[in-house]
Amino acid sequence: MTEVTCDCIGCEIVKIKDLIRQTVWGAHAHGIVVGISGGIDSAVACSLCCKALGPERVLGVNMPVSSNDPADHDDAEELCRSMGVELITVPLEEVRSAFLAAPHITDTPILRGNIAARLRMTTLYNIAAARSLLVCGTSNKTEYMIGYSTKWGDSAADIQPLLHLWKKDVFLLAKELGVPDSIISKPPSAGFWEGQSDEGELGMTYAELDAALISLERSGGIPANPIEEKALGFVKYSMHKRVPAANLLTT
Ligand SMILES: Nc1ncnc2c1ncn2[C@@H]1O[C@H](COP(=O)(O)OP(=O)(O)OC[C@H]2O[C@@H]([n+]3cccc(C(=O)O)c3)[C@H](O)[C@@H]2O)[C@@H](O)[C@H]1O
Ligand SMILES: Nc1ncnc2c1ncn2[C@@H]1O[C@H](COP(=O)(O)OP(=O)(O)OP(=O)(O)O)[C@@H](O)[C@H]1O
Ligand SMILES: [Mg+2]
Repeated sequence: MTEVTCDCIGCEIVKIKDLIRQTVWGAHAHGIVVGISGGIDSAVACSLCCKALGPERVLGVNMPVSSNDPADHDDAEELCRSMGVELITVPLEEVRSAFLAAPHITDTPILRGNIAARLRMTTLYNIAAARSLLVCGTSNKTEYMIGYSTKWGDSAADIQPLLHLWKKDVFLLAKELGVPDSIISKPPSAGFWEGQSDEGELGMTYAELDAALISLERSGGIPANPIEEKALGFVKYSMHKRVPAANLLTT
């Protein structure tokens, strides 16, 4: 392990690269596979994997469904081209439609999105098994703390190099790592439906959410204003996403 005591951005990058290298080495894996959406979290995760392992040991996978903006695919291609990473595209709309046609389904935009997220997870694990790779998660601390992810979908991975970072820190890293501006400047979106934005769905900006969560962490969970109250509600409601499934051994 590299000795790093400083919390500057350069040292942060060194620490994350160490984590990636050690995890891949410890697993006797050849490298890492990352779902590349065209958004900022996957761009930063992919860039850090490249810096840790070299681009030839990183595989990007874009997995579009009908609600995704085609510009996101272009951004995914541009990102991987600029980093020298192989990008493969696995369209998932057809297989998602098959799930939606199955009996006992209530078709809602959230369910459609969650099916897509779980199909992406399945696809990444299939590719990882075929090529001896580990699956890289892209979750950050902000979305982890409020449960803003699909349980066993995009939240499922072998390594989570960004999980300790607030969303604002992901933006700082993106700039430092040279992620293209088109990716940094677009509104974060899960792509569950056309025009969806995270901030629109959550009813607050990431700046507000980060500030609220940091304040709650410092105060031991005592909300000081309505935004913190709302954020605390998200944290409490999503507890089940941060703990193992209920079982008799832990009750
Ligand atoms: N108390 C509890 N104890 C144990 N399990 C509990 C539970 N409450 C619900 N559950 C289980 O959890 C399920 C609900 O969780 P889940 O299936 O995840 O679904 P849910 O949390 O309803 O929806 C996912 C949310 O995450 C957002 N998201 C997803 C993926 C990516 C991104 C992004 O930013 O890119 C955002 C999405 O926009 C949506 O708001 C329930 O159907 C139930 O099975
Ligand atoms: N169309 C897609 N193709 C490949 N991977 C995807 C796709 N959509 C989502 N993912 C995966 O799911 C992860 C979670 O999505 P999320 O929207 O939170 O992150 P992001 O798109 O990378 O960043 P943001 O939307 O915040 O700019 C992505 O980082 C990516 O790994
Ligand atoms: Mg996104």
